[in-house]
Amino acid sequence: MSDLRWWLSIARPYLGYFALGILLSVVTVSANMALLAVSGWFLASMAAAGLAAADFNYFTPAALIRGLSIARTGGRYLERLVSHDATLRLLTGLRVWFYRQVEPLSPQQLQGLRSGDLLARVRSDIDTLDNVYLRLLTPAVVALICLGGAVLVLATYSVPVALVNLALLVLAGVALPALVERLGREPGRQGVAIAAELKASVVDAVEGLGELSVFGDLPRRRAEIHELSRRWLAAQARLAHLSGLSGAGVLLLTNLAVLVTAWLMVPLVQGPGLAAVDFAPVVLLVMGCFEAIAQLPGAWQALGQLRAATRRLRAFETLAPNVTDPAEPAPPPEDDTLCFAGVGARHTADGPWALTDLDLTIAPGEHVALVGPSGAGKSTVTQLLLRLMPAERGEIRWGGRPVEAYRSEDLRARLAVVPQKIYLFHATVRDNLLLGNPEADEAAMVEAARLACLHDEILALPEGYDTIVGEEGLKLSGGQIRRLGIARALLRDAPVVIMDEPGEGLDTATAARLRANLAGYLAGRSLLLISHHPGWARLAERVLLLERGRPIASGDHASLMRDCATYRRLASPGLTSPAPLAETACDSLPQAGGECR
Ligand SMILES: Nc1ncnc2c1ncn2[C@@H]1O[C@H](COP(=O)(O)OP(=O)(O)OP(=O)(O)O)[C@@H](O)[C@H]1O
Repeated sequence: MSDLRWWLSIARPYLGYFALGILLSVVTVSANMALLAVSGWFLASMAAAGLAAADFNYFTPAALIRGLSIARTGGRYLERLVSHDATLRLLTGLRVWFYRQVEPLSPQQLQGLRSGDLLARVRSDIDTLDNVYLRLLTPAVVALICLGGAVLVLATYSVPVALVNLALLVLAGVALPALVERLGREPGRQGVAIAAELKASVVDAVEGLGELSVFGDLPRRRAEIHELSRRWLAAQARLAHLSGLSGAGVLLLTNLAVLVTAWLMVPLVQGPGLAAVDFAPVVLLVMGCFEAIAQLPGAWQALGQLRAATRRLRAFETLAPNVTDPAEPAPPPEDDTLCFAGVGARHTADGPWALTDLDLTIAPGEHVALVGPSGAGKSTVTQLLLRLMPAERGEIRWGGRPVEAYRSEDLRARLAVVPQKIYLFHATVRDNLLLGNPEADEAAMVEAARLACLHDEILALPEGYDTIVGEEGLKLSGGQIRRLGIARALLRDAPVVIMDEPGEGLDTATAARLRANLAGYLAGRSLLLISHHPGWARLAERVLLLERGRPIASGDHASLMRDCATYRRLASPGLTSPAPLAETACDSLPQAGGECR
């Protein structure tokens, strides 16, 4: 019930449309039932008049029958029009609700969900909820109103006939579907869960097709997907079986109702109370009633699916965004001094610390490199600055204020980021570049590509800047993807630049050309360079060495090469320190300590 209430709260703006749709449905179903009854009465009366050679005014009932036929057809047409319109509006409402839940969540919070699962929630779960109106609410309300009316009409002929039919209608429309729903709950729940898993597995396998083929894991994956499909089909088959049984049960009860009604009516029409012509309309009205409940079993089944889909979607309500904007944000910073004071951060609430005791100040225009082995916590610093995760300990200040004082969007607008993993959209080179700055003109875009040493290679592509790069940049080399990511960031023209492993996948000559170009571009901008290779650290005036989430030394590249064995090892992997250089304990070296001023 609480699920239905939640659904109603989302559907509130469209309830007027739903009410109109239901009203039109009531008109259609009542017209259909009345048409059956009046036609029965009309035929019986005509036959009786013919047998008795009596006069009979057939104009009025004929007009009534025509009127009811028009009401049924017109009502059905208008009902479809209104309910489809209402359904599409509701779909919009549900999608907007879902995006509102997902949008503030950070990538970390969503990473527990596989992309296929997220897709399943956006598509099938929302579509299931979208069906609530057509498959659940409308049949239930229409049955309640129309059948209530029909039973009252039956009672005017015979109370026992009305009561017997009421009991049989409750059996066919409520008890039987409720039983079927109960029996179908488990396969229904399994069906929704397996369908989501199947979608996620297929998306996963298609995305990793290359790896699966190379490592020969394709047959195992295929078998897994096959098994999931088999289980999904088995769940569907069980549901179909139940639905078939329920259909048969309703049909059986319909025939029983007709038989019992006929059996009860025969003595009544032979007596003084009712005329013989009353027999046909009553029996036909009973048939009409059972026709009207035909959709109720489906409504009960929809109830089970609604529960499962609602639970999966509402799971997002409990995920509070890990970074929220203040109610009264400070204006965007004018000074780009960045300061980390005693910062500690974790990616999950109970996980290990990715960063501890980070003290670092970057003055506007200063270039600082974070160097450290894999897993040292370098990329975590970027995520903190991008406000994708909060600092659990210490404080991060930007322009003298804690970052929590600003809107995340305002801070991100001052950042150009080359992330460690560059995502390219299945779009043209131009579109992917302009993501950095959609307002940029052609000249600025070409200049950014030149600075990233990519312009000539783009021109060599079949359609130059208009070449589609393929999914995740499939048609480009790893080094080209990286430089496209760099060009995209340069195009942003932001005062603070973060580059995470900009040299990854580049040959020595290209990397040297790129470094030379970047040196010019970066003059006057702040730079936070992240690399586990000190070669790139030459771009920075100051280097901070991180190990296991802790800063262990700072200085310029040359002094660290001279004094810090850990740094030397990173600079020349595979080489042990030459004998004359002592294994200096790096954490005894000067560090960038202190508080934010
Ligand atoms: N999304 C995440 N969820 C949980 N733990 C994470 C997540 N991202 C990183 N970590 C953990 O946080 C620690 C620091 O990771 P981080 O990516 O900052 O290291 P890094 O120095 O950038 O490494 P690399 O050079 O390999 O990119 C690691 O122990 C890592 O396992």
